Amino acid sequence: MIEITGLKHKILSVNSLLIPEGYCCVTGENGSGKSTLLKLCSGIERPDAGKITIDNKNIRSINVGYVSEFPDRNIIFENVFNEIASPLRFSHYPSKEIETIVQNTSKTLGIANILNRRTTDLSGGEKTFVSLATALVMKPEILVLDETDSHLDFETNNELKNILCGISEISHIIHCTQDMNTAYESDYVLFLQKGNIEIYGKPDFVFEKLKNTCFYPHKRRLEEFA
Ligand SMILES: Nc1ncnc2c1ncn2[C@@H]1O[C@H](COP(=O)(O)OP(=O)(O)OP(=O)(O)O)[C@@H](O)[C@H]1O
Repeated sequence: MIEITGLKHKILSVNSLLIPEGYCCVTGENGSGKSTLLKLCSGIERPDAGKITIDNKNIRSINVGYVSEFPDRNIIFENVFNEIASPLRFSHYPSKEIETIVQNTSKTLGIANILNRRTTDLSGGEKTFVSLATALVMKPEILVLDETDSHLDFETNNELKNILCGISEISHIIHCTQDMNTAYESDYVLFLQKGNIEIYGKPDFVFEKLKNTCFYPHKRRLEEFA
């Protein structure tokens, strides 16, 4: 459970919020505080006031995976294998174990065929999946994705969505997205407005309240007409 109490930070103000285990999408207008919330949930920033715990633990004491919106900002190394292996090497894993984990994670994400490539030669979509693999190899307790899908084409975005919905070994996925079809398929949706949580709950509940807005998922509209 992610538990937020008395949170105040920049534009954000969250009195009390409980997010159970699962895949939670964060959405809302530009400037509503989504990235700010994600930076707090990943421990990148500390709140001015209040507290965030994950499964009763301080965010700074747990293993966090974070992928930003801009693939180039995530990648450090020149070779894909070395990039994905880097968190394991920094944590002094044995070489054989590193090889196995990198191979398995790459297979799951469909990028096993690019492990020998130079990271600078990758497409934006490939860089996104490499960044995701690098975030996943340490089996984080929380995976935080800040508009990771914003540069992906429809098909690749669907691939990402299927992967995220299929990840079972990570307790918490927090994904800021402007793709309402993705949010519609998540476990929980958090809709921010001017730094406040305007609507939060299961996708059906949240999107019913957003029916006459541009945030209504196309997929849900099609279902209504079917
Ligand atoms: N260091 C800061 N000092 C003051 N204001 C800030 C600071 N960082 C962010 N903000 C403001 O807080 C607001 C929320 O920013 P944030 O990046 O969290 O929004 P967002 O919902 O992620 O926006 P977008 O969808 O455009 O990426 C914005 O108005 C932003 O200018």
